[in-house]
Amino acid sequence: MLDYTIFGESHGPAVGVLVTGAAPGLPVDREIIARELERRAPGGPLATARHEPDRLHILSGVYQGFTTGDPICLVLENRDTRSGDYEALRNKPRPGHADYAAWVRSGGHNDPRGGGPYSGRLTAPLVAAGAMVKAWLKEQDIQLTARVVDEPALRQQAAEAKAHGDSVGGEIACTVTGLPAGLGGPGWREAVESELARHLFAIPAVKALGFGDGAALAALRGSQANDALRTDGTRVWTVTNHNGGINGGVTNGMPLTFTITFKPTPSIALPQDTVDLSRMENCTVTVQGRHDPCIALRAAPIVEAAAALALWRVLDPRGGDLKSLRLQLDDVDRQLVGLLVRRQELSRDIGAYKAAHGLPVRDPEREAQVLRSRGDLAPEHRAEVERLYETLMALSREQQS
Ligand SMILES: Cc1cc2nc3c(=O)[nH]c(=O)nc-3n(C[C@H](O)[C@H](O)[C@H](O)COP(=O)(O)O)c2cc1C
Ligand SMILES: C=C(O[C@@H]1CC(C(=O)O)=C[C@@H](OP(=O)(O)O)[C@H]1O)C(=O)O
Repeated sequence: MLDYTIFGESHGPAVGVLVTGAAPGLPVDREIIARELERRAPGGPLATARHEPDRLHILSGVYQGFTTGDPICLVLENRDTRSGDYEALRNKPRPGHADYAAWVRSGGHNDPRGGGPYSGRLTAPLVAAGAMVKAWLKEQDIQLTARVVDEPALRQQAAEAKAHGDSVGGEIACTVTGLPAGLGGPGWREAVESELARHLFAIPAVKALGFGDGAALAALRGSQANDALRTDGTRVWTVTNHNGGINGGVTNGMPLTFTITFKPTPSIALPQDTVDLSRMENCTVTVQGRHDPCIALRAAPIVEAAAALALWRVLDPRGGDLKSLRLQLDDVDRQLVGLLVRRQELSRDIGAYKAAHGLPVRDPEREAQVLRSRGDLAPEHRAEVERLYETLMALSREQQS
């Protein structure tokens, strides 16, 4: 199964990701990855002023544009670090950031520069790996689209907060289309919601996640929250999608939807209470340096990347993409069988007409015309289409005689 490990620190020489378990022969397009890195990169007045070139180094696992099946190592250098900004924060953990938790976890041996491995900088390699996987999903017609919820209003709030040395949170809504129904399972290891949550909660500053109508479902009645089912005789769908395309941990064929909440950026320019860990005394801290006044405004490509990696694991490329393809084939066959039944019914009616008017069952001229015209519908598959229609017409004659 696909797995990945993100490594590096914000002010170390580089950050990167090691992706294992990808099947051989999958395309890796540098331009696609570069575009996604550019989408994630900070820019404009409402983002950190740190600018990294984010030139992708592919150290292993890719040969002549395709995966080899061996571990894929993607690396991005850190060039624009200003570690001096963090001198004043030595021993003074920033409220809301991971400084104190990291200090405890490492017994005081954490790298505090720029938040070390807890920095949003680590989302750059996440996006690089995610871009690669998104392209593989797209080949299966699975598309992920994330957007900032109410972006114009959020931009205004972020600008106002920044002017006061403060920050704001925000939400990202994500929709995934093209997932076949039937993926996942009821247990915690296989539930699609569980898998997505593990990846999405690892994005720094994510504090809430809701599928479908999410937290708003608490205020609805069953009659409002249930998604009524419908069919046209072959396909099944739901009229609404309050459940976000998942029931019982299993995809139901509707778009998978979720909303994810980012908290306000912890590093703000206002004085805040903290503790001087070297003296074990209460004190205040005012954070200087370059910070995002609103993380959510930058988060859409990050959310897409994490969700893509999670979903590729659900599809499980080595055996699992066979499962996904088979589920799609099952769907096509359901439609084919429905159409065959309909065709036989029509042919039975034609048979009744022929009998009533003394016409022969076999009409060679009509059969030749059917073969020709059906072949014309897909000239590149003419031979297959003709073979199929020989059989269909034989079945039809059997029915009429
Ligand atoms: C894209 C991105 C950019 C971020 N930028 C900043 C930042 O400029 N300043 C900051 O203090 N935190 C920033 N963060 C948030 C911290 O990395 C995060 O709050 C911290 O690691 C603590 O983790 P937690 O909030 O998940 O508990 C950013 C996060 C992301 C995803
Ligand atoms: C580097 C990025 O964002 C950084 C995320 C971040 C944090 O604490 O998460 C703090 C800031 O780091 P620094 O103080 O080194 O400038 C941001 O600039 C990035 O998104 O590429």
